[in-house]
Parts: sequence; structure tokens; C-alpha cells
Amino acid sequence: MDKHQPNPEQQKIINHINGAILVLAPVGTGKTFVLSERVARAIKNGIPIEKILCLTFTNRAAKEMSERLWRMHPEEFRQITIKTFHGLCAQMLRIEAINIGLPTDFVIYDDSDCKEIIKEVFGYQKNQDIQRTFFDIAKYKSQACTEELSFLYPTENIYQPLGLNFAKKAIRYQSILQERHAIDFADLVFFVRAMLNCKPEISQRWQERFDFVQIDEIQDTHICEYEIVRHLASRTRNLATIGDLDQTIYEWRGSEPDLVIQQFTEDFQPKKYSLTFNYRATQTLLNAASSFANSFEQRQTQITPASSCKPGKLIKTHFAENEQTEAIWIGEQIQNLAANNQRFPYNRVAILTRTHKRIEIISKVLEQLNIPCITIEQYQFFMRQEVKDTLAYLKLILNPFDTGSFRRILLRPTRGIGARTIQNVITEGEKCGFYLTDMGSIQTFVDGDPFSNLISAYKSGIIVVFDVETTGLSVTNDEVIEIAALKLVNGKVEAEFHQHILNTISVGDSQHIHGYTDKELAEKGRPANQVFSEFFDFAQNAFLIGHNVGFDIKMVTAHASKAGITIPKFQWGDTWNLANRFIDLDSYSLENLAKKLGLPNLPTHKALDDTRTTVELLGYLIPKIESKSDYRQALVYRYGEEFESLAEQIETWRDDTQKLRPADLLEKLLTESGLQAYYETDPQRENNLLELINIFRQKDKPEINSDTALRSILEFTALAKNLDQISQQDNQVMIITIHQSKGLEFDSIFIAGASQEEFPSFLSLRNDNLEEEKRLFYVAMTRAKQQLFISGFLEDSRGYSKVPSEFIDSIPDKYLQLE
Ligand SMILES: Nc1ncnc2c1ncn2[C@@H]1O[C@H](COP(=O)(O)OP(=O)(O)OP(=O)(O)O)[C@@H](O)[C@H]1O
Repeated sequence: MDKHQPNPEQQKIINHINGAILVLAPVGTGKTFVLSERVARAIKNGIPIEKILCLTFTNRAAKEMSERLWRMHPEEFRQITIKTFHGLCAQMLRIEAINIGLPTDFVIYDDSDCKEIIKEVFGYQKNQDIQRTFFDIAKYKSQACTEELSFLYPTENIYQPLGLNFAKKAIRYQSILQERHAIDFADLVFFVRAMLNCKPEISQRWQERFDFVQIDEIQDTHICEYEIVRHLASRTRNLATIGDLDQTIYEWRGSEPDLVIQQFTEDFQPKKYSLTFNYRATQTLLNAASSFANSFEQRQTQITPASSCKPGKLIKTHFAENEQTEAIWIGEQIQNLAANNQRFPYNRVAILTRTHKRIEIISKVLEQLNIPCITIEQYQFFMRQEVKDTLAYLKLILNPFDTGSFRRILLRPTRGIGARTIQNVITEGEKCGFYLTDMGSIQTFVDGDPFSNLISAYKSGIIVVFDVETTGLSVTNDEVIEIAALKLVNGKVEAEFHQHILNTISVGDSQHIHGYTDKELAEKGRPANQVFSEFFDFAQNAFLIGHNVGFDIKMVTAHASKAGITIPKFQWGDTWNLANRFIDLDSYSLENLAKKLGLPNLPTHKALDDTRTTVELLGYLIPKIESKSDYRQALVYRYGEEFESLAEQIETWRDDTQKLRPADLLEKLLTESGLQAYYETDPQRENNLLELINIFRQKDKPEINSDTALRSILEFTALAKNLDQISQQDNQVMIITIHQSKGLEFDSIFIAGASQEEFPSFLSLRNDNLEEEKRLFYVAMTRAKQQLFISGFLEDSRGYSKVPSEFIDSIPDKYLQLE
């Protein structure tokens, strides 16, 4: 538990557990502290732990809150959902993927993966263009209005304002993601909004999910994110929002705090609270920050130092001749702070900048002065070439459709496969439903066509089409409760298998999906081992097919092995993927396909009915697949040889995911792929790979099966922001942008580059729009607990004269110590 006791104002908020509340309070007044305490109180008041949701702005904040709550409730804290917005959306979509036509094994593409696609589709070379386009695509997805939301992939009309040409390319970008079973960060929010909007039963299920919801940093929450929270809290109306309007720093990215707060007030009529006393800083720093905030056009809060705040030192201010000497001055000040202290906590010092360029200059100088420091750019752990190369192998192993990762692994170590071959496979493949990633699958080399086994099984062999229902989505904990299957012999349905399994864990909320109660299953269910062994007998030697069955196969495998049944090796296919290749449609949910293709049987979400629809869909697809077989064989004949040995390796590693823990698989893969040998000449890169193995070991959850654990580690690497990864235990000065410093506190803060046209920025001056810049400066000032330093330069690297930031004029001289 935190050492301090809540003050009376804080206590009132902590005690207010039922009903909506809005807390708008100044910086450093304990908002984060109050949020953690409220959860503890809610648990005490009997709110079920698993019904609590806390949304934070950064992964770091989520981690901090988890740690606080862990100290308070070590036993139960794991059941509390503490997530960032994107983390929550990812979880919701994983649960609902099958119901909204997303591939159940979807992966989340990080910014750099997405930018690679943008580069290709839009043909841009300059980072600036790529970045702007990436930003625009995300912006228009988040602005999509209710009518434009559907659980189809975003359509052309949402990009209309940017012109038809842009819209077409944006759709191409989207379809590449779709082919790769991938979604980007903006899709996470888009699809969640869409499903809550268009699917009443899903929407209702999520209304039931949480009884108590809190959201931090409301001022930087986008209205479309608020809509999701509103929905989640609409049943109990126990929604707490908390924030500080004076710390709004993301309006440039589309946050509209006034609108969100107005909407929240209209929707929930919350009780309003504030907090008065700042505990973070010294009186001098707080008075200085408060005077500075008087320069805001509309100041929202007042700062009052708590009685425990010490008077504190003046703000040291320095304007150096140039950018280099400014950095040297900062270095010297840190050396002074650290003088005579062998164990000086460098990690309690941060240098905050407005630009990335400033970070680069300062970090170089500090390194020369032997001051331990770290920048996010240097840190970019998951962005480093060797780390990305390694992750690409793992991503492809888990997601056979990840063309981006496949292309990457062809680069290093070199395999003699040239860019032209790759391009030819892609271009020629587009005409016959062949993906580049098919060259990484051993099936392709059996008969020169990845679908030859499927076609021959359909025409003169056995196919089993199946569907399962489960008690939930956890491959480790949940159980299969129903298996329905139809056996096709020579393309005709010859036999049916339909069994229910006696469940050992309750169906819980999943009842809403399949309609079975525990009582019903107790009556008609049979022991799992019997049902699985009968099912495998039924499916013996057959080619297994299902619609969007990535998840179903995992469930069957996990549950059957728990029931002591040995699982035979099957070949399997997925009609979601086949439809995606051979039919041009906006959504590949079974429902949409059945409607658009006019299939006689519409799916009902009953396993046997859905299986019938899948059989019809397969019948529709086979002639289309077969008609292009010759093209594919010719393509494989021409280019396949170079890929074959790699495909064999990939197949082995795919098998290994079932047997080896993620870190062990990673070690094996590094050796067998040749990556380790490739990087061993560079000790830094080699070390990073060791560090990656380390992270895999730490993040492993031995209680879950190995491939699910691997999937969850890869999801962590996609959602992790670099800032979250910098270990606070590493004793280094952090050099970060002010945006990255949000919510953090340090003993000593340096605000660097405080020269006119850098801070405030040139653009803000040109557009005469200084308000957000001022708030940014204010956020920077208020990160300091004990000491603040402000510095700038009087000549920039191109020789232009500069003057000190006009922001300094808004801090009274009595708080400044000018050097
Ligand atoms: N009642 C209290 N007594 C003493 N210290 C407190 C009290 N409440 C909070 N603090 C301390 O004040 C500091 C600021 O608290 P916290 O980070 O929760 O504030 P915040 O309002 O979330 O800040 P920001 O707006 O900058 O994100 C922390 O160091 C916290 O431990």
C-alpha cells in the first residue's frame, strides 16, 4: 500500500463507488493514487473483482496501477482488467472475431509494419510522406460516423475527403492487411465500435461484462474511444472519468476534451469532484508553474501546494551560445547533481524536449561525458533490425499469411532469393489465388499447388467439415462442448457426426452465444475422451475444413490432449481464407458470404447448421480454386525450388510451437535459421538477441500451452510502446519528448531547447496557435518533484540567431535563477 493516507477530498472520491463521477483536478494532486484506492474500495464494497475495468493512457500507467493493486490485493488482482485502450480493444476483438468475420488468428501490425505497406501501396520514399499518410488513414478511420461503421473492413467513402485516388490506395492498404490476417491500431477501435454498433447481441454481452469502469486522462481520450467506454458502462452507470484539462496535449491527434466531457455529462450526469493539493513538487516549482498557467487563454485549474511541500530551489535557467554548448551545460549540471554520490540515482533525472533532433544532440554529448543515459530512439528495442528479423520468423510461424514477415525473413540470412523472384511470385500469384507465403508451406511442394490435396480430397477422397462450440476463449481453461461435422465422400455428404460434451467448467457468458445451459449439457453431454476419440475415428485420414477455424483447431487440440486423447495429424483448410482469395467481397463472415452468394442454408450459430453452410460454401469455391490450378503449378515450377528447404524448416518450427516453450523455440530458431551466426559478429546485436530470449522467458506463462503463450508474447511486442520497456531499474537519465513524459515524475527535470521556434514550435508560431504548446510546457514543468532546469541556445546549427522561448517571460523572475 502507498505510504500516505488519502486526504479528505481524495477520500470522498474513493468512497463514491456507485454512480458516475467526473474528477477534473490539477496536476500532481493524486488522481492516479485515487484511482487505485477506488478499486480497493470497490472490492471491499463487494463489486466482483472480475467485473472491474480500469483504462489507462499508457502501458506504463497500466503497469503502475497493476503493481499498486497487486500490493493491496496480491491474491485477486490478476482478475481485474487493467488495460490501455488498445489493449482492451484487442481483447474484445479476440473474443468476438468469429462473430464479426475477422480471422480468429488475426495479428496486430505495429506502426512500422503498417508503414511498410503504405510505402509499397502509395509508392512513397520520404518518411514524412509515409508518416502523414499513416496518420491520415488512422484519422479517417477514427472519424468514421455511425453510418460508416460496419464490421466490414473500412470502405472507400470514409476517405472521400482526401480524394478518390487516396481512397483507392487506402482500400488497397486495407485489403493487404486483410490478406495477411492483420489489423492496425486504428482498426482495433474501428472494429470494436462497429461491432457494438451493428451487432445487438454482442453489444448486450459487453454491457453485461463490467460493473465498475474507470478511465484515466480523459482530456486526451478521443470521442470514438469514449463511445466504447460509454457503452461498457451504460448498464450500471458506474463510470469514473478523471483528468486535467490543463494537461491536454493530444488535440493535434484528434482528442476533443470539451466534447468528450460535455457528452459524458449529458449521458451520465456525473457528480463532479476536484482535488486541491499538489503533493508532487516544491512550493517554488508549483508557484512558478501556476504563474505560467496564468498565460493560458482559458486556465481550468488552480494549483495549491500541500502543507508538506518544501520551499525548494529556484529554477536554473541558461541560454547557451549554441546547441552543442547547451547540451554540455546540461551534462555539467547532471555531473554537479551526482558529485560526491557514488550511488546517484540517474534514473530520477529526465531531460524533456520538444523535438527528436534535440534528443539526438543531447544524448551524444552525455555519452561523451560518460553520463549514463537512454533515449527512446536508442531504446526502440522491438524496432531493432535483429529483433524485428527474429520476430518475423515467429510471426510467420503463427500466421501463415503474414507476407510482410515472410518477405523479411527472405532478406536475412540471405537465401539467394532475389527481389525480382519475390515480385514475380506476388504479381503472377495475384491472378491465381496464390500468396507469396504459400512458398513457405510444405503443402505447396507436394504437387506444385497448395490446393491440390484439397481438390483431390473433394473430388475423390474424404473431407470432414466441422464446427465446434466452446465455453469461452481461453484455450487453456475453456472446453469444447459441441462438435458437429459432416463427412464428404467424393464431394457428397455421406455421414454426420454431432455430439455434446459434458462440461467440467460452467458455460458462463458463452451461453448467450451457443444457447446451451450447464443443465442441458449435463443431460445430453458425454465424457470428453469418448467424444474426441469418436470424432477422430470419424475424421480418420480426412482433410479437415471449417470456416474461420484457427481458434477451433486449437480448442480441439488442447481439450483433447487434456482428456488424454492422442491427436492424429490432419491436413486442414479454412473456407475464410479460401473465400478471401477467390471471391471479392467486403466481409468474409459466414453470414455475409451465405447472403451474398445466395447459399441455400443461412448460418444460425448452431454448430450443425453452420457446418451445412460451410459445406455449401466449399462446393461454391472448389470449381473456382480448381480453374486456376494450372497457373499455380506453373508458378511453383518456375520459382518454387529456391523456397522448398525454407518451407520444410518452417513446417518443423510450426510443429515445435506445440512442444517447446516460447524461449526454447526462439533459441532453436535462432540457431537453425542462421540468424545467430549472421549476427554473432556484432556483439551489440548478439546481446539484443539474448535480451529478447530473456524477455520471452519473463513473459512466458507456464500454465498455458506453449503456442498460446507465444501468441500472447508476440501480441505484447506489438502493443508495447518503447517507453514501457525501458527498465526503471536501469540507472540512466531518460531523454524523452514531453509527450512521452506524460504522467511520469522525476526528482530533477531539464527542459531543453527552450528557444523561440523550437519551443514554441515554428509551426505553432506561424499558425498563431500557442495554446497546446503552452500546455506542453506546463506538463514539462510539472514533472519535477525537486528541481527544474530550463535551457536553450542562441544560435542554431545552421547559424541562425535564436532568442529564448517567450514562455520564460511568463514565469516571474523571482522563481528563476538566470545564469
Ligand atoms: N494524500 C497524499 N499524501 C501524500 N502524497 C500524496 C497524496 N496523494 C498523492 N500523493 C503523491 O503525489 C504525487 C502525485 O500523485 P499522482 O501521480 O497520483 O498525481 P496525478 O494527479 O495523477 O498527477 P498528474 O496529473 O501529473 O498525472 C505522487 O508522488 C503521489 O504519491
